[in-house]
Amino acid sequence: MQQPYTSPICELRGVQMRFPGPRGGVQRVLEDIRLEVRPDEILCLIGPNGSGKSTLLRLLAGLMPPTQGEVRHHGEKLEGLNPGVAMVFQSFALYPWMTVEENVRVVLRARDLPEGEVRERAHQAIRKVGLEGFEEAFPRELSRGTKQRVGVARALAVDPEILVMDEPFSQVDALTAEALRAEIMDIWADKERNPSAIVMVSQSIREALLMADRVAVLSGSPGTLRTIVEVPMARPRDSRSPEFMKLVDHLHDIFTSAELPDVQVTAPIPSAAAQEDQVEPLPMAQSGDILGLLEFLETQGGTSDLFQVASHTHVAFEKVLTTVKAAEMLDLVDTPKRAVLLTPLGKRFVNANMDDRKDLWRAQLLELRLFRVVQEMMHLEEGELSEETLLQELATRLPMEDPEKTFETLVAWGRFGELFAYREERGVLTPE
Ligand SMILES: Nc1ncnc2c1ncn2[C@@H]1O[C@H](COP(=O)(O)OP(=O)(O)OP(=O)(O)O)[C@@H](O)[C@H]1O
Repeated sequence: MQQPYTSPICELRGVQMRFPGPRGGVQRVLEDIRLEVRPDEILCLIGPNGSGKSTLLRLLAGLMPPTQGEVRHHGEKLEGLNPGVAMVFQSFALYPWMTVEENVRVVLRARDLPEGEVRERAHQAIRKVGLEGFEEAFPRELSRGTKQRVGVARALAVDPEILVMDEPFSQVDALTAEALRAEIMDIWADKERNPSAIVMVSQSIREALLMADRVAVLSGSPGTLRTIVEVPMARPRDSRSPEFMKLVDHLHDIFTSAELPDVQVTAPIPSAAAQEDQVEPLPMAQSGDILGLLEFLETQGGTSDLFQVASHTHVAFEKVLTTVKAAEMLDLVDTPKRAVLLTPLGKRFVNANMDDRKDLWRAQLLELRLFRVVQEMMHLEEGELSEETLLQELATRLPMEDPEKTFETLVAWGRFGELFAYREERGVLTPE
């Protein structure tokens, strides 16, 4: 039986994480994270791609130390692996050459337990997730949902205080996900046994609200903890209840105001010369997706809501967000509060023929400093700008971004607007 806890199981205190950037420099991934994991809770992390959610889980598990700050386990600073944590990965992470039972046993053997206990614990864990009869099967013979059950059994076998799961249901179909969610909540609800707490990353606000006691919202890059929303509803929860829908709305508002702020926060204000030299990072959106968004908005009378766009177009929310950011950068949409609406220019664009669309697109690209810099460089290099030179320039001007991804987006946008062509065989950009 577990001891009653009077304090957090784990705490992240002022945690910062930096990685070496892809071309030298430093990538800031997490900034000043303060978060505790409490006994008997389910804590969900949500946030856009790249906001450092998986990194935060790995820090909590002690798979790597933070660059600054500390992770504590029952008040003790963590050195190495967190003894209270077991992790379930999105990609199952099973050994293909081992049977289900061997996959569970392997983590127990690593703990130097006597053989009898290894067998007993493995059987218990396999039973808990309903895998009896599958002990001798190999991962290749299993459905994705069953593979994830093995992942959960393996984590449960070590009797962790905290079960940490990184988007555990994103690789399985919706019905299986629903069933797995319910089973894991049942296992957690048994207060006599571990896991005491669950910490999981979710891509879905609905899922987070169905499961969590608290939802931690991360934003931006580097990831900061935007806010923590308490979910005071009893379980099981009804996602159609007014209380639930109110919380969905509340989280949508937080998410939107963080990712598409109505007032851009750019402090401190740079000098006029520095401003002139500053280039904005490009959201990695395809021109085709931006056109799709504009066309969808037109069918909705020119305005929609960020979350409606995602649900109507069946495009993942993260991708919609990137596309909307890109369209806003080009002044084709505006995003007051949660709405996404066509600007007058966006309306003209969507109603124009393809030639006029390209002209408008090109004019908008030239409003962006980055594209003007590329044009100037092309001019200085007498009409042939090598990929290598441009990548170096991008790495210097946008040290937090991956220059290769920026290059790809830049080329795709430039090609669509017929601003320049990219000669792949020679690795050079030339004017159209
Ligand atoms: N070991 C590493 N070395 C270098 N960079 C890393 C490493 N791990 C993560 N990163 C970078 O840190 C950033 C945040 O990654 P992370 O996977 O934590 O974000 P996330 O919010 O979980 O994103 P997603 O929702 O896409 O999974 C990314 O830009 C990633 O490339």
